Amino acid sequence: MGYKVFVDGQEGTTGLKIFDYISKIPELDILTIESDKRKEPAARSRLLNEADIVFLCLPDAAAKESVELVTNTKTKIINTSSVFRTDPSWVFGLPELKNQRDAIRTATRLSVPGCHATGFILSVRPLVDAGVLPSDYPVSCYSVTGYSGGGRSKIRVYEDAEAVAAGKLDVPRHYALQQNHKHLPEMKMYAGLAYEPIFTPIIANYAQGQAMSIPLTSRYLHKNVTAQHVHELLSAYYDSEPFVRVMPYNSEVFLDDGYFPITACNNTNKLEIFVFGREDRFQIVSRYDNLGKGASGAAIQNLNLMLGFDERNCLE
Ligand SMILES: NC(=O)C1=CN([C@@H]2O[C@H](COP(=O)(O)OP(=O)(O)OC[C@H]3O[C@@H](n4cnc5c(N)ncnc54)[C@H](OP(=O)(O)O)[C@@H]3O)[C@@H](O)[C@H]2O)C=CC1
Ligand SMILES: CC(=O)N[C@@H](CCC(=O)OP(=O)(O)O)C(=O)O
Repeated sequence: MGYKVFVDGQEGTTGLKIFDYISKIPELDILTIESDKRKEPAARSRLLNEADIVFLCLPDAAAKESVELVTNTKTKIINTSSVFRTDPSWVFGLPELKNQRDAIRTATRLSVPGCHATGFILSVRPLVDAGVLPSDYPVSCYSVTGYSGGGRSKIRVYEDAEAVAAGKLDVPRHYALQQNHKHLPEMKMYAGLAYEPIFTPIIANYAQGQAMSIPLTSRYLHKNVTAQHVHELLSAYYDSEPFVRVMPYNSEVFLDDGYFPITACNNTNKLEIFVFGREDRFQIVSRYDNLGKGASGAAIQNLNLMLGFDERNCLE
């Protein structure tokens, strides 16, 4: 008998991708819901309570509702929405954080990190832990993302024939300029910072792939630590990780005629970290697929840990 799995939100962007992954895992029995019943609480409740594991691939309000619909103690929840990420009774599904794997293996309620937050936390947390980045450093960062990060509604807008013909969406667009992006609380909490960073997300006219950049200056780091030292520290921290790789320092080889190729990790669960710049002022840039390590791939990595499978199962 396999594990029963239900994807609530199976027709959405994250849900479809998770569905593709789990279809390849023979130990799982996938429960499905009829398309016209997929928003009906009664039909969802039956499947949510029948399943051993559920993935919530829903907007925040619907995810909250699903959690309330689970009334048994058996069903484990992997939630891709942002509602419970900083709730202490939920485990944060970022296995690369020190000691996090043990918590994930035994989790019954798990939140998958936000896509922007993933690159940010993985870049910053090792520096805070090592006492190199003061927790009150005034961190700022920017992230360039493809439009699939905004789910079906953004995909619809960006692929709308009239909008495409009008050329309105050709250019990159900053958003959350009021410093109100919903990932800020999890970025602060899991990076170990005293304050939320100043964060500028930028959406551009391509489907998927993301890069988070964090500029730093040695002058305000402890012991005036330089770019090369930061690179060494990150390399050591992620040395044995299957999905996070720190790329050679300041290498032109990874640039495409001087430009950064954002989409090179697409359709993988990889996250690559680069340090570019000068010794005294530099930036940490992480590259990944918003639908891979930024959402669905990360959800599967957590599933593997929760079920005692090899963490890389169906992700390589
Ligand atoms: N896309 C990404 O890169 C990432 C997404 N996430 C998060 O994952 C979650 C899902 O996002 P995403 O897949 O992009 O969003 P989508 O909008 O693509 O998919 C959401 C799905 O949920 C369905 N849905 C909406 N309301 C209900 C309801 N009450 N009951 C059942 N189903 C419902 C929608 O149906 P319909 O379209 O018909 O309304 C849709 O199929 C969100 O919380 C998002 O923030 C997290 C990280 C990255
Ligand atoms: C392009 C785009 O709009 N991206 C989304 C982030 C996607 C994500 O990580 O989703 P959560 O909603 O689960 O946090 C945004 O910036 O709000």
